[in-house]
Amino acid sequence: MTVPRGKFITFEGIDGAGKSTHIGYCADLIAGRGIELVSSREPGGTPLGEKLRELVLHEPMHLETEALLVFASRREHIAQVIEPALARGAWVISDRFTDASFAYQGGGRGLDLIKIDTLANWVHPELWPDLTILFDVPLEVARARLDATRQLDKFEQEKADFFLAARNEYLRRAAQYPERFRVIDSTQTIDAIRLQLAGIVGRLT
Ligand SMILES: Nc1ncnc2c1ncn2[C@@H]1O[C@H](COP(=O)(O)OP(=O)(O)O)[C@@H](O)[C@H]1O
Ligand SMILES: Cc1cn([C@H]2C[C@H](O)[C@@H](COP(=O)(O)OP(=O)(O)O)O2)c(=O)[nH]c1=O
Repeated sequence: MTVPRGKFITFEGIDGAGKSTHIGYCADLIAGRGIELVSSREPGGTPLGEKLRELVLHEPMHLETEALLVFASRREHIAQVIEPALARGAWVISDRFTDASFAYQGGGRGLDLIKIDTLANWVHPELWPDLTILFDVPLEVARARLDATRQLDKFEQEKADFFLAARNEYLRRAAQYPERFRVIDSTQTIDAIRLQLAGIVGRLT
């Protein structure tokens, strides 16, 4: 008997938008339905990917090196984690995927989007998320949330125009692929967002 393929769900948004706050909640919603769930992240998700994440988040490098490293991490993640899980019918949640490369390396750093498209078509010609949840907030809100909480990595220390461009690229992609994206107004309260997420994730079968 062939097992139905699992669903692939990605979470996106600029740093401080509130993504991490809601991933565990969505994971519980899915696992509560008795579905096997794999929760992962990018860059990272595999031992090699986590090493690449350290480099990408903390070492200064050429913007194309950065793009190549996030896709190298992704290649490993797809081969070792995402594809095997989906094939056995498990659902996969990933804290970021290729839309982040468009937003950060493309929008934020200004790397030609055609190059990112080329890498995406090379690394995962067939695989795209079934659902992408984009947490959207104005920059000032994201910045205030970040400053209140943590030690900032290389990206989080970027200036406002970097995040403005990243946010715009996320919103552009959401408009381009409306059947895949759900955009959450992340200025709402955590409870209001949860209610919305329960509807979105509950409808996915
Ligand atoms: N809807 C919200 N209202 C108020 N504070 C929030 C909301 N969502 C997240 N936060 C807070 O903002 C900070 C950053 O959230 P986090 O989920 O870590 O962001 P991200 O993963 O998108 O970078 C955390 O301290 C979190 O508690
Ligand atoms: C997946 C991916 C992430 N990134 C960046 C965006 C984030 O700033 C960073 C990962 O951080 P993030 O996932 O937000 O983790 P944390 O909440 O622990 O800070 O990597 C890229 O620049 N390109 C990519 O393709």
